[in-house]
Amino acid sequence: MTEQQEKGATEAIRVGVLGAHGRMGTEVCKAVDAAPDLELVASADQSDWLGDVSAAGAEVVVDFTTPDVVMDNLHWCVDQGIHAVVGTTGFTEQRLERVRGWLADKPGVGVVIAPNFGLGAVLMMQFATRAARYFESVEIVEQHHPRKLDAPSGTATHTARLIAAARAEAGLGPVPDATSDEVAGARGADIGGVRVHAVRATGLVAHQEVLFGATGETLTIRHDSYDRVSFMPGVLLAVRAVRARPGLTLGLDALLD
Ligand SMILES: NC(=O)C1=CN([C@@H]2O[C@H](COP(=O)(O)OP(=O)(O)OC[C@H]3O[C@@H](n4cnc5c(N)ncnc54)[C@H](OP(=O)(O)O)[C@@H]3O)[C@@H](O)[C@H]2O)C=CC1
Ligand SMILES: O=C(O)C1=N[C@H](C(=O)O)C[C@H](O)C1
Repeated sequence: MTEQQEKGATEAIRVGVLGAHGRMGTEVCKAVDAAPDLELVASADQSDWLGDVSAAGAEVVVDFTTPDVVMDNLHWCVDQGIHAVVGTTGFTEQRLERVRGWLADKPGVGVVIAPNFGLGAVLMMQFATRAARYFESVEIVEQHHPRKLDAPSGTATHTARLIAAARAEAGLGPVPDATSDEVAGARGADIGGVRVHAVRATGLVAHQEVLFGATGETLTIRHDSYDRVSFMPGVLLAVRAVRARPGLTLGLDALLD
């Protein structure tokens, strides 16, 4: 049986990719193409018409585009009744509320939005959340390739929010810091009281360190993605799961468990 016949025999999930010519989109197209239970039916980039994606019969759309277009793409998918797996960054709490609003009008549609599809990165965030209550000091350093458009990264922003929530729940006060803010930016961005520093350098892909400090000790939790293939198992897991998960799923954690 050929691969095409095999895909037909098992009713492959029909997948469309938005941002298909980008760094992530290219990898996603390859990964979907190589998966026997998935069929790549549409791959669209900036100049393409979204109507071609629905005309091709996509059941699940994967979006790795840019923060300024992802909301329009996602609204269109939900409107069309197409499930969506979104890796694009830029999701504030206000944006997530809007997505929940669209989904309320389309009860059967599933959307998975994950700031990071790398298994190691998900674990890094979980471990950091667990450690947060025990250390008075915490700082996040994210490091990425210099063509990244946004800073701080979606992963760093999400990690900072998780840590801030864990600190609040544990009754921890502000992180101690007597440094003056004379040179703007020297102490990084402040996300929920957690300092986040963004490094950009050729040769990097996607890396993050969470540094915790208490009297006489530090704990560093670090994750490195050296290759974008590291995100593919998580993306494919979400593509396979999203049709059975109506509503909004935030992060990969729920799917792993
Ligand atoms: N969640 C995760 O695990 C990961 C998330 N990301 C995030 O994914 C996003 C994409 O990253 P990356 O692949 O590196 O970026 P790229 O810039 O390489 O890719 C983005 C692609 O989207 C295209 N595009 C722009 N507008 C549209 C549109 N309206 N419709 C369809 N395609 C469009 C761009 O085309 P053009 O170049 O012509 O503008 C480009 O090809 C970023 O937000 C990044 O932070 C990245 C890695 C992992
Ligand atoms: O742009 C990237 O490359 C990445 N973006 C995501 C983010 O902003 O967190 C995920 C990963 O860090 C790679």
